[in-house]
Amino acid sequence: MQELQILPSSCSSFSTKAFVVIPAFLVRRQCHFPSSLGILSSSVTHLGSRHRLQSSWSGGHGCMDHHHRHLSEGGNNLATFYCCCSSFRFPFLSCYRLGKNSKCKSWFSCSWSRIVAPVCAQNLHWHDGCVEQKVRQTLLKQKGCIIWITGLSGSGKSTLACTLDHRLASMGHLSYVLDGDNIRHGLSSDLRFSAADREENIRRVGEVAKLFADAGVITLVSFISPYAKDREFVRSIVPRGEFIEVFMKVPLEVCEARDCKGLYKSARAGVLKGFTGVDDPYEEPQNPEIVLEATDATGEFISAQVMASTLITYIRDRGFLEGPCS
Ligand SMILES: Nc1ncnc2c1ncn2[C@@H]1O[C@H](COP(=O)(O)OS(=O)(=O)O)[C@@H](OP(=O)(O)O)[C@H]1O
Ligand SMILES: Nc1ncnc2c1ncn2[C@@H]1O[C@H](COP(=O)(O)OP(=O)(O)O)[C@@H](O)[C@H]1O
Repeated sequence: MQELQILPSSCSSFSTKAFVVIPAFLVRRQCHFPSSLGILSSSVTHLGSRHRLQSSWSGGHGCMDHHHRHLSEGGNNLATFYCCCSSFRFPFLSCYRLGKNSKCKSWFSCSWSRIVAPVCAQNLHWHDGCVEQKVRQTLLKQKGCIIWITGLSGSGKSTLACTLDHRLASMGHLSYVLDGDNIRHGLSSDLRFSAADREENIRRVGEVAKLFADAGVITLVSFISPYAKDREFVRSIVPRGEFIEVFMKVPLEVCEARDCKGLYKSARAGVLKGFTGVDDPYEEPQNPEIVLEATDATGEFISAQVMASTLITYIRDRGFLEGPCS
């Protein structure tokens, strides 16, 4: 473990380095790491110890605390990054207050949950919203969140999102549905169904959903979103607790029997390639907030209305259907 030099009490820039755990998919992508202290733009070039990450720091406010800045070194999945602070006014990442490997890792998980956006362009600066989020929440008498409904084609995602949307409207709450089929007619009309395109599709809708939720809308997202890492990416970019993953746990045979669009039939016939559940994977959520089974103990299908009630209870219990406490 090395110790960083103490910075002069005033300086316009400096560089330093630390070791952090970086998820593999962020390698070579520009990211913004926000903290309560500001936004760090950076990109990791490799995984493994002692790899370089160039970064620049902008935004934020507060006081620089330059005591206890240490480097931590570790084994696999630790990356080195170099940071340049563009203004002394901005304090540094909390990881610099952590010396031990274990704490460095815990810093990572904390930061990882706050990553806001991979960016390609340089010289970007984050602008905080003008109207405080609490003001919007007070106006709407609710708090925004993302209800992320994932499951196979035919599992009932769209039906549930639509039912919930109507129920919330009838209760006087503002919600909005982002549906896979619809988004692929516009925002994602350039994408197909390769793994890379699905990842990009989910990244886009995740970013859009995040904006809707920040605006105070109860955002109902209905996408197959077959890959766990893509769903986890979205979870990571929204505040803790505001991403509610709902797994439509409907067996493939049930979805296939429904086959209202004839897509399973085409996939089985080999006409439609790369169809989720047939010749493309669906990675079931391991820790979703809510699991919705297709049938009850008697084997009867559970209606979309009952499922919607489950979700309404969940978000009501967590305070999303009321404004902020003053
Ligand atoms: N190859 C392949 N695999 C899966 N789905 C396919 C495919 N081709 C077309 N479709 C239709 O596209 C809808 C899924 O779009 P999504 O944007 O939700 O997919 S993904 O999350 O990006 O995987 C999906 O809609 P739902 O049936 O409502 O799920 C299908 O109608
Ligand atoms: N809870 C449910 N019980 C029984 N059938 C359902 C249920 N939800 C949806 N369905 C039916 O399943 C089919 C697929 O539903 P849909 O919402 O389009 O699924 P997805 O959006 O996941 O592809 C439709 O015919 C719909 O009527």
